[in-house]
Order: sequence, then structure tokens, then C-alpha cells
Amino acid sequence: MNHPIRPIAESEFPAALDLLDEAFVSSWAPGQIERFKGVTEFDRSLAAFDGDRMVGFTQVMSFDMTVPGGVLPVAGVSSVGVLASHRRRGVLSSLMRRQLADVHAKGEVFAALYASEAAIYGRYGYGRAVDNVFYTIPKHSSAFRADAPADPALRLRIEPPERAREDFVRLFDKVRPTRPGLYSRTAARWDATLADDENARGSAGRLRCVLAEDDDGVRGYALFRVKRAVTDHDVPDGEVLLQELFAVDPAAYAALWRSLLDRDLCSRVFAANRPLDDPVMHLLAEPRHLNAGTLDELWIRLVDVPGALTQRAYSAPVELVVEVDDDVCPWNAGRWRLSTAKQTCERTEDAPDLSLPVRILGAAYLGGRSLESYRLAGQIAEHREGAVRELSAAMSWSPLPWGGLVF
Ligand SMILES: CC(=O)SCCNC(=O)CCNC(=O)[C@H](O)C(C)(C)COP(=O)(O)OP(=O)(O)OC[C@H]1O[C@@H](n2cnc3c(N)ncnc32)[C@H](O)[C@@H]1OP(=O)(O)O
Repeated sequence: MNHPIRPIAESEFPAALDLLDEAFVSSWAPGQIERFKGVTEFDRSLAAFDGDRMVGFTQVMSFDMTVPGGVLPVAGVSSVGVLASHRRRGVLSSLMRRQLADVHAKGEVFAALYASEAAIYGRYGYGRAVDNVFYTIPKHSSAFRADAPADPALRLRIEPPERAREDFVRLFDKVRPTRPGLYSRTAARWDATLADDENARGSAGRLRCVLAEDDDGVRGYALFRVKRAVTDHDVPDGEVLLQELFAVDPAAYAALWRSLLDRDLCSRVFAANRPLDDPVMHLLAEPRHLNAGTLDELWIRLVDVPGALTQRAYSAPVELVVEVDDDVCPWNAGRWRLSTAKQTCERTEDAPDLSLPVRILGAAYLGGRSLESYRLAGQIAEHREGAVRELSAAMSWSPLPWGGLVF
């Protein structure tokens, strides 16, 4: 192998920082380095070397991720970079193969990542599993429907975020099992989420929060920043930049949104990353004013096809033979009989009902991607009429998947 690969020691962390700085053409701010170190698991960090020079890097962060009907350990792949001097020589491919073999050996049945570019990871068996939505709601068009939920018992509480951290953690952990894609946050991940130094603020001002609660406790929270601005005519024109908003019931959810949309001195709310089925669109009297766009969010790779398929729930019963193509993880390749009634997925030599690349199973795994649409795109071969629709219906899930926070 041209570029040997091995896990790095903690003493090699500065070299990894230099490499990522160069690969992403970015600069580390002091607080950022500590936060990044806090979420780095050195025994799960891999580097490729040219002599004693580190030329490629990637790491796995260990999470629990909600899947349809349960919660499973997942390998969160992050911080992938190759020096510009060593690109397009197969360094990334070697790192990806080694990483997937390690994940398989550890027993995690799937891996997840956020891609910097959508063209990179399909070749390694990752499928585009989640789309998110971003939108800008103008305050002047933000009226809610008359029947929007309201609860007079709810109160709003404003706090500096660091004082409400325990409330966020408790509330988030209540919401996390309810939506596929949401994943566990360590204390270091919370440190990064609540980071508020100059670098984290940028031009958007300090991190703020509002909580919705009643006498029994917190029912939701929103984290946001406010970018102050005025028009040429000195009219207040600030913008609320929503970082995250979670609530355990519709009235708390509506109250939090209302408090963001109604802020004085602001003319709009920008939400950069929300689930495709975000309920706010059903609260607005004129939802066209969401000004929405979509982007790919989580990419999912099934590392152990039978393990992954038997450890999620299904929306409809199905029994069929799936033929999987997987040259990166050959242990997945071949024919599998999936039976949701028996909750089994076993190797078989029977004729397949459909054939597909492993990336498409990954795309559908969290329940947010229609297999039928891949068939219509000519990427699934159907050998028995209706088989793709059956599997597509069984794998679909509500609510739609969403990771919510880039790792
Ligand atoms: C989860 C994350 O961390 S996402 C962040 C990814 N990193 C970045 O975007 C940082 C900047 N880019 C880089 O560091 C590098 O260009 C990388 C990591 C994207 C690619 O590394 P390389 O070592 O050049 O990739 P490698 O040579 O193994 O390429 C393998 C294949 O991927 C293709 N490929 C690599 N990068 C890209 C890209 N950005 N877009 C499309 N195709 C790509 C190559 O053409 C090659 O294709 P082939 O197999 O058909 O020949």
C-alpha cells in the first residue's frame, strides 16, 4: 500500500488539525480546537501517511441513533480530509475501506455521515437517507391559523443558555427516540452545541434561548441568535437565526415559534436545518411564505445488512428476496430473504424479487426515502412486479428522519 493507515495517538492531534485546516481551507480558532478534541475518539481516528507525513484523516464518533422502532449504536463518520498534494490517488478510498472494516469488526450495523459534497460517498455504499429543509419566514406573513394550538398554562422563560443546559439535555433526550436520525449527545457535543465564543458568534450575536414550561416542567426550547440590522431608512430589520427548536407537544412547539416570529426589531426568521415534515408549515396561515429550499442531510451506510434490517421496525409486513450489490463490504453481497413477520433476514439462493446496490438500502433505512422513486430512476431492478412498492411501503416511516445537528 502506498499510504499506510493506522489510528493516531493523542500526541499526533496537532498534525491532524494542520491537515484538516489545509484540506478544508479553514482556520481553527482557539475554542474550536478544544471542542473538536473533546468530541474526538483517538482509537477511532485513522490517518494515512506518506513517510512520516500525515496526508489523510478520518474519524468515527460513537453515537446512539434512533431508527424506525428503536435506537441503535451508529458509527458517525466525520472530519474526512486528504492533503491537496495527495488527492485523487486513492487515499480516501483506502481510508473508507479500512474504516468500514473496523466498524464491521466492532459490531455497529450502520454508519452515518454529513457529506461536504454529494458526489463523494455513494461509491463507498452510503445512500442519501435524509433531506432537510431551510426557510426564511417574513414576520409580516407569519400569522398562524386561527386553530393553532395554545395552552394558557404555558409560560415562556428567557435564560442565558448556559444556565438552562440541564433543561435542554432532559428535553432533547425525551424527543430523541421519537424521530429516526436524531442521535445521542455527549457532554462534549453539548459543549460544542452551546459554544458561544467570538468565533461561534460571527456576525450573528450571542447565543440566546427561550424555554416553554408549565408547573410540571419544561415542554420545549429554542436556541437562536439575532443578527441586528436596520434598513437604509433606519427601520429595524433584524433577523432571527434559529439553531434548534424541540418541543414535546404541539402547544409548546407553537408557542416557541410564535415567540421567535414576534420578536421586536426583527423582520424574519431564518432556519437553516429543519426536518422535511416540520409542523410549522401547518401552523402558518400562508405557508407559501416559508420560502423553503432543501438539501441533503444524513447519509447512511449499512455495514451489516442482515443485522441492520432485523433491528428496525417496519410500517407494513413484507417477505421477499433482496439481491444486494456491495463490492466495498463483500460480506453484504448476495441474496437475503427478509421476513418482517419472523424479524429475520437470512442468506438464500432463491430467485430475487429485486436487485439493488447497498447504497439504496442505506438511503431507505431511516424510513425517509421511497425505493419506488429509485426504481423509476432505473436504479433498482424489479424481478417480480410490485416487489419494490411492497418493500418501499414497509421501510417508510413517520415522522421523517432528520439528524438535526451536523457532526
Ligand atoms: C464526512 C466528511 O467529513 S465530508 C468532508 C470531505 N472532505 C472535504 O470535502 C475536504 C476537501 N476534499 C478532500 O480532502 C479530498 O478531495 C477528498 C477527501 C474529498 C477526496 O480524497 P481523495 O484521496 O482525493 O479521494 P480518492 O483519490 O480516494 O478518490 C476516490 C474517488 O472519489 C472521487 N472523488 C474524490 N473527491 C471527489 C469530489 N469532491 N467530488 C466527486 N468525486 C470525488 C475520485 O475522483 C475517485 O473516483 P474514482 O473511484 O471513480 O476514480
